[in-house]
Amino acid sequence: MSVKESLLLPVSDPVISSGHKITVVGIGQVGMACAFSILTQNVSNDVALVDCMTEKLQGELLDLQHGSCFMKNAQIQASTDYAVTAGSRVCVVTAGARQREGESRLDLVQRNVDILKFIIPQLLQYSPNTILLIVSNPVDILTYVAWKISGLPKHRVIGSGTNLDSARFRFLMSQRLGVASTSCHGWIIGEHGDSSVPVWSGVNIAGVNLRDINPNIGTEDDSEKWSDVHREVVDSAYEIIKLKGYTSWAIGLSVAALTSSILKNSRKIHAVSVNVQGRHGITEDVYLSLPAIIGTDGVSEIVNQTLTNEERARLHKSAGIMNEVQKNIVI
Ligand SMILES: NC(=O)c1ccc[n+]([C@@H]2O[C@H](COP(=O)([O-])OP(=O)(O)OC[C@H]3O[C@@H](n4cnc5c(N)ncnc54)[C@H](O)[C@@H]3O)[C@@H](O)[C@H]2O)c1
Ligand SMILES: O=C1N[C@](c2ccsc2)(c2cccc(Nc3ccc(F)cc3)n2)CC(O)=C1Sc1ccccc1Cl
Repeated sequence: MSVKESLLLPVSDPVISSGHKITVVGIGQVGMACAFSILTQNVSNDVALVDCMTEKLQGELLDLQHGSCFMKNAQIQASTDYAVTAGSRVCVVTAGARQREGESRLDLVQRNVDILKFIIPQLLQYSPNTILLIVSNPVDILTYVAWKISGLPKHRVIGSGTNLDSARFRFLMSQRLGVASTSCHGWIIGEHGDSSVPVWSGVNIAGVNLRDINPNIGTEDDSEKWSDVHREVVDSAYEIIKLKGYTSWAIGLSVAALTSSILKNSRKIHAVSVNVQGRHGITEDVYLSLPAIIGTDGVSEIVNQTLTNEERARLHKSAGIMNEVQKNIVI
């Protein structure tokens, strides 16, 4: 077996699509950060916004349109009617209900599942060949739910997953080393959020694995406490919530990067939530994040990382938890 065959596990056959329209459903803090990033980074100049709040939609539309001369004459539409989304190459879903005081995560999940049961069929009605990019939380569960509702092949339904987790990790690594975050390489995989898994064996600068320098990296025996970097990925999410009440800019920029890879068929590798059944010995039908090649038809290959027994065990634990949650929701 060649290096390529061993490293890159195929998911789908290559398909080239055309068009560059992107829909964003949910124009809250995250959705508007996604739309603004997509427009100002010239990922697309054809964007549709959908929400259930009519007046906010109109306000956001006017405010964005007034900047169109700074955004290559972007064509921006907004409506509560999903007809506005017709012909979208990518549909980004950030719509969701906020956790109520004392509400269990499972109750929140079911409320967000019910929201997807309303949204996804309408998106597919107007864009049957779209790629769904799910951002709403709990993102791994909701990506699975979106896949089941949509009827799309698994490689065309992607969750933002640990894309933000990995971006935060690379930033914190850059702060510790004094190296640009774009030159700091590290992959967070598995379940998005509190239970994500840092793959320490792959953390490197210019191909120099930090584990080769510090064999204890990420372990309790590490005198440099590199595990604090991953802990800070989680803690900083809560810190931002405490300071500003929500998070938006980093997730918006990460969604712009993902949609750019799809529209430009970049075949760049991103940590995203993908169907992991059959990967790393996982038997459950669940979505978790792994490094994946993203292009015009969504996920084309998944990188077959070498994981430690502990990293593999943490993936399996998350897969079991996802599966249990999925058993208790009504799709
Ligand atoms: N995956 C990640 O890394 C990540 C990071 C940050 C936030 N998030 C998640 O993104 C989601 C959005 O966060 P936010 O801060 O923008 O929330 P928000 O409450 O500000 O916005 C949610 C939007 O969804 C809309 N909405 C609700 N039900 C709808 C429906 N049926 N149809 C259309 N629109 C509907 C609301 O009107 C609102 O505008 C949350 O689930 C949040 O947890 C994920
Ligand atoms: O930066 C965030 N902000 C959120 C947020 C944004 C608006 S309200 C809450 C956040 C922040 C902190 C915790 C948390 N937990 C959560 C778990 C399941 C849910 F269904 C919803 C939220 N979510 C949503 C979210 O997913 C993130 S990334 C994040 C969160 C926790 C740990 C590590 C990371 Cl990288």
